[in-house]
Amino acid sequence: MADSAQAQKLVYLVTGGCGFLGEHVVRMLLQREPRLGELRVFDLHLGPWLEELKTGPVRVTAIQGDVTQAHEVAAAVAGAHVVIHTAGLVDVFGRASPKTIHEVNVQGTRNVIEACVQTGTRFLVYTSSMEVVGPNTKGHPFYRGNEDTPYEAVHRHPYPCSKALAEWLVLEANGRKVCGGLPLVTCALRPTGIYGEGHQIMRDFYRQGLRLGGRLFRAIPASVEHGRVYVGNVAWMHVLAARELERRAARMGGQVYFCYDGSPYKSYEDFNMEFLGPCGLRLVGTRPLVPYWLLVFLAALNVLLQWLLRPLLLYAPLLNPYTLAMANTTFTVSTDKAQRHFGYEPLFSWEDSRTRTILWVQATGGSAQ
Ligand SMILES: NC(=O)c1ccc[n+]([C@@H]2O[C@H](COP(=O)([O-])OP(=O)(O)OC[C@H]3O[C@@H](n4cnc5c(N)ncnc54)[C@H](O)[C@@H]3O)[C@@H](O)[C@H]2O)c1
Ligand SMILES: CC(C)[C@@H](O)CC[C@@H](C)[C@H]1CC[C@H]2[C@@H]3[C@H](O)C=C4C[C@@H](O)CC[C@]4(C)[C@H]3CC[C@]12C
Repeated sequence: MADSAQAQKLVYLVTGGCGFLGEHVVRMLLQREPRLGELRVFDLHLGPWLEELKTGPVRVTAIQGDVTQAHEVAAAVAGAHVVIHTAGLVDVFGRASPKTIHEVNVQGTRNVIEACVQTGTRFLVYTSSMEVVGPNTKGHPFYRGNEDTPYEAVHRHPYPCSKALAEWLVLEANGRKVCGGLPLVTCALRPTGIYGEGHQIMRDFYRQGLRLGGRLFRAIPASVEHGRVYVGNVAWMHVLAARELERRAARMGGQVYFCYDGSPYKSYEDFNMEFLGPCGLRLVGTRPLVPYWLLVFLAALNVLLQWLLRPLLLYAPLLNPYTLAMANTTFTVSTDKAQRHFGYEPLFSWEDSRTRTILWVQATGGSAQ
């Protein structure tokens, strides 16, 4: 992708480009990647908002496709200079089968890698996850750790298992020769819990609070810190990593980077209240109102109900043994590796991230969109 006298116009492909993170990556590329000539947005479900992007100077190509279909991926990748692979099945609520999660997250990633090799695309940024590390099945806390912090990353749940394997595939592919003989350069970005405009779980909590008369009830101790990062900063890190991957290939190739910004360390529920409080909700209780053993019982009951009801309907509440364990296990990062390796600095301050998220929650008003 070496710059020529006339700045070369590049072709980027964003898989999952219509998702929560993907849409922010698409918009960030259009705003902040001057070398962009064509932006291909590949997704199983294309958003209607894509049409509004087609009036600008950059050619925006919407591609409806499935990452589990190798030929569809190869067709989308062919001719691209950079692939940002965010497409994934983000399911910790039992909505999809373990097989489907694996097919999308692992086989889909294999298909992206092989498409890069076969068609000669040299730069691949993968959206991994904090869950590749933890929390592990033993509930070990990860307190303000970094990419080099020792931690026993053992998982049983299909989602973290799929993300860990997909990340390994991406990093393992770094250095493979692509069509044309040059090496593939890959890196993986590990967001912690992403929040911001379009975060459906935040919207679900808001709607739940509205249903409960403006109240949410504390279920998790305030002392349990959960890492969160603003979606705009995650998108910016993807754009910057994709830009710097060529120039800093020796340093960045095969590396993982936690996504981080100035968002405060708080419990999952207290952090959500930074946005839901200004929207009129109140978190009842300074400590959990329900004993932990009862939460464990209710989580297990939800699994039973999900299984019993599956022939009739999809029952997938937020509370299950996995989400309870996650919410109850400290997992926060403190790192500057992305800054040291490719000059990343958060684009949005905590105050700006908070304001943007509050405005979004207020605008959606708990509505469906
Ligand atoms: N949301 C978070 O807190 C978080 C944190 C860390 C990492 N991540 C990762 O970020 C990525 C995006 O997550 P998100 O929160 O935006 O989820 P999302 O569900 O909003 O977006 C995922 C996108 O991928 C698309 N997709 C799913 N299956 C596909 C398939 N078979 N073919 C093509 N497209 C497909 C979906 O249609 C969707 O647009 C995922 O890889 C996820 O693991 C998310
Ligand atoms: C019902 C209560 C116990 C409530 O507090 C449960 C909260 C629970 C739904 C969330 C707690 C932690 C969240 C996860 C975390 O932010 C990181 C994630 C990694 C990312 O790759 C996908 C999303 C998620 C798994 C995220 C999902 C919601 C929580 C489990």
